Amino acid sequence: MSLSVNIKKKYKNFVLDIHFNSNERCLGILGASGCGKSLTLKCIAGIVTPEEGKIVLNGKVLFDSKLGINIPPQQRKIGLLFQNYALFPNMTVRENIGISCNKKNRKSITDRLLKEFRLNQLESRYPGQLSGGEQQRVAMARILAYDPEALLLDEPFSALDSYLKEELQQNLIDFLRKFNKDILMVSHSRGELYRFCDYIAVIDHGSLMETGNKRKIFEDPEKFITARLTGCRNISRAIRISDYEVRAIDWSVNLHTNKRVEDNIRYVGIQSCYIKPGEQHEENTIPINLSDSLEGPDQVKFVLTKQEDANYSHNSNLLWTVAKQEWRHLYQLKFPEYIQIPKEHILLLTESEKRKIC
Ligand SMILES: Nc1ncnc2c1ncn2[C@@H]1O[C@H](COP(=O)(O)OP(=O)(O)OP(=O)(O)O)[C@@H](O)[C@H]1O
Repeated sequence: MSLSVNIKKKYKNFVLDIHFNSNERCLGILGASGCGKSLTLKCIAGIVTPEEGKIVLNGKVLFDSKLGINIPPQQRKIGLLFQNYALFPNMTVRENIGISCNKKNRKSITDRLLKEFRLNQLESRYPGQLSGGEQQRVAMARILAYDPEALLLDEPFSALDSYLKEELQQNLIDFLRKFNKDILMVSHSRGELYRFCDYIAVIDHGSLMETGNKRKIFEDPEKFITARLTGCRNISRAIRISDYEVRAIDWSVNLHTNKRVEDNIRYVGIQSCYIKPGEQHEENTIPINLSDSLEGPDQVKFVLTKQEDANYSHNSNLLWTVAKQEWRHLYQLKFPEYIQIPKEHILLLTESEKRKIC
């Protein structure tokens, strides 16, 4: 998919001012609730008209405020899958799918999609008589019935309970691969986006923050907000000490780094799974007390406070995640007095706006 978006849309309390280009098969947009994800999709689909800007999909100009181009939604060849699937409640599964096809081919296309989405047995049912996963399959089949060039998926799994999610995610991935469509998907779930997409754009308060390959975005984010949205729980305010040393203010420790510390650094972060037990003499160690532990089926999460932390604050807490197996062998009997923050996993984060860690 070649997609170029450069648009502005203003509401009383919100401004979407976003620009990005993508040549990826599957692009994900990650952002917190209310940051403008759905609005971006609606502008691309043509349901919402931006005040200014340009949208080009696969070489075709869909919107250009300067040239007065605004292709109607039904001519954009875009399939938009809404969060709630938006099926017609008074139509059967067959009718819901068939409504998107032209009359001439309606029967043959609907028959094919009913079969491909394993909906044959359900074709006479109404949406209210279907499970969440079945509704999702009907919605996908309905979109594909009019052969769109690109699919826009808006939180496609938000209506499903977590038990079903994993299986349905895999099903949808398989279906989408089979149909070979370009996809733009938005979600506030980092796991979902990681599973589906190769490339991720992070947005916050209506603006693009960072884009990159999903591994880069998750393993080595550059911005505070990206680190937060990709699940980094340990973030401290920071100041540069030298080229390869930074002070983590909230953890009261100087950390040596592998990467060069730039002047614009504002925070340092460490993913909870990369923390290690440490020894006093090692570099990048912090003396800690165990304040709480949260045991899950495969992992244990330890909430750590710094020893003798006179300025005890919530921000100085660290979360350490350890695989259950490792915990049983190593820490169940004697908990370490120090943790180590490995150089190679330290995130050096910038932030354009002032943001409070909460
Ligand atoms: N028609 C509208 N009138 C006024 N404000 C709007 C309108 N549509 C959206 N907004 C505002 O734009 C902002 C972004 O909305 P959007 O639906 O894109 O959020 P989102 O990132 O998809 O959030 P969520 O994950 O909760 O669905 C929100 O603050 C919302 O209130």
